[in-house]
Amino acid sequence: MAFFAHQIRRGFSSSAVRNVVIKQVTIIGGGQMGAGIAQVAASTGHSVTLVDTSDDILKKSIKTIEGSLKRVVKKKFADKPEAGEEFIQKVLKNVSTSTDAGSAVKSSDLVLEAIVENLKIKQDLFSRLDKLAPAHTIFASNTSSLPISDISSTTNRLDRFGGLHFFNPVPMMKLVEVIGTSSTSQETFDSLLNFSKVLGKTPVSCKDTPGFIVNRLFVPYLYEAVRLYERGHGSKEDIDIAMKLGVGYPMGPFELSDYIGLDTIKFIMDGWREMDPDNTLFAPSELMDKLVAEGKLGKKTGEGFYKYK
Ligand SMILES: C[C@H](O)CC(=O)SCCNC(=O)CCNC(=O)[C@H](O)C(C)(C)COP(=O)(O)OP(=O)(O)OC[C@H]1O[C@@H](n2cnc3c(N)ncnc32)[C@H](O)[C@@H]1OP(=O)(O)O
Ligand SMILES: NC(=O)c1ccc[n+]([C@@H]2O[C@H](COP(=O)([O-])OP(=O)(O)OC[C@H]3O[C@@H](n4cnc5c(N)ncnc54)[C@H](O)[C@@H]3O)[C@@H](O)[C@H]2O)c1
Repeated sequence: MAFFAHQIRRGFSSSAVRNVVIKQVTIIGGGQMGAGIAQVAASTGHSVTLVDTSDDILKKSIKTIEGSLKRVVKKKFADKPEAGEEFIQKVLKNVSTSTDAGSAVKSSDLVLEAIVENLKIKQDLFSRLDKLAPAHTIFASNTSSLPISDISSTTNRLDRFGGLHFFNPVPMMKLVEVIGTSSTSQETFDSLLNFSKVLGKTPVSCKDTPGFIVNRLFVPYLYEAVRLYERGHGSKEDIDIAMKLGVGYPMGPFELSDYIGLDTIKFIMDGWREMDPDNTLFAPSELMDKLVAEGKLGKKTGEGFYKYK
C-alpha cells in the first residue's frame, strides 16, 4: 500500500520502474553552466556529448573546460604535473561535441539542458528530442527559475523528467538541487540524486516551486542590495565589503550579480513579479532595468555594476 501511494505521488509509469544508471550524458548548451557540468561529468568518468548551435561556440566551451581543468589539477596534482596533464587529456577524451542534438540523444541515459532561460525555446527543444531519445532516457533542465512541469509539458515522458540545478562555477560549487514534479517517478528522482552524488556533489531534494530553495532566498537578497544602493544607503563597494566581512560571503551582492549575469537575475525577478505583482520582495529596480537595457550584463559583457575591461 505504501509503495502504491508513493508511486502515485511520483506518477507511476510502467516504463520507469527501474533506476537508470547514468553513463552517457548529453548536455545541451555549452555556455557558462553547460561547459561546467560537462567538465564535472567527464571528470567523473561519464561519456559526455556537449551540444550547441555552432562549432565556434563549442570550441570556446572546450577552451573553457581546458582552462578550468588546469586550475583543478594545479591543486589536485600539485606535486605531479605529469599526472595532472594526463588527467586533463583523459577528461577531454570523455567529451565530444555536436551541433546536432537529435543524433546526440540517441545513445543517452540523461539529456540535461542548459540553454537560454526561455520557456518556449526549452519546450520546443524537449518536445523535439522526446521523439528521438530512447524510452529509458531521463530528461532534466538546469533552469534557474522556470517551473520544471511547464518545461516538461510538451513531452510524453513526464515520469522521466526532473530538474538538476547546478551552481556557478560548477566545478567549485558543491550543491545540486534535484527537483521532482508531481509526475516525476521515484526511480527518476533517485537516479538524479545518485548521479549528483557520483559527480561528487551534495544534492538536496526540492519541490517544483519558484526558485526552488536557493534562488527563492538568494535572488530577492541580490535585488534588495541594489534597491538599498538606489536609496543611497550605501555605496556598491561598501555593500560588497559588508556582506563579505560581516557574514562571510565569498562575494558581495554586486560582484556576484555581475558574475551570474544581470540578464539572468532580472529575468528571474520579472517572472516572479508577473506571478505575484503585490509581493514587495519582487519589486523592480530601475538601475537593474537600465543596465540590462544597455547590454551591461556583468562580467560576460565586460561591464555590469563594475567594469572588467
Ligand atoms: C543564479 C543561478 O541559478 C544559481 C547560482 O549559480 S547562484 C551563484 C552561486 N555561486 C556563488 O555564490 C559563488 C560565490 N563565489 C565563490 O564561491 C568564490 O568567489 C569562487 C569559488 C567563485 C572564486 O573563489 P575566490 O577565492 O573568490 O577566487 P579565486 O582565488 O580565483 O578562486 C578560488 C579557488 O577556486 C578555483 N576556481 C575558481 N573558479 C574556478 C573554475 N571555474 N574552475 C576551476 N577552479 C576554479 C581557483 O582555481 C582557486 O583555487 P585555489 O584556491 O587553489 O587557488
Ligand atoms: N549563469 C548562472 O549562474 C546559472 C546558474 C544556474 C542555472 N543557470 C541556468 O542555466 C541555463 C544556462 O545558463 P548559462 O548562464 O550557462 O547561459 P549561457 O548564455 O552562458 O549559455 C547558454 C548556451 O546555450 C546555447 N543555446 C541556446 N539555445 C540553444 C539551443 N536551442 N540548442 C543548443 N544550444 C543552445 C547558447 O548558444 C549558449 O552557448 C539557463 O537556464 C540559466 O537560467 C544559470
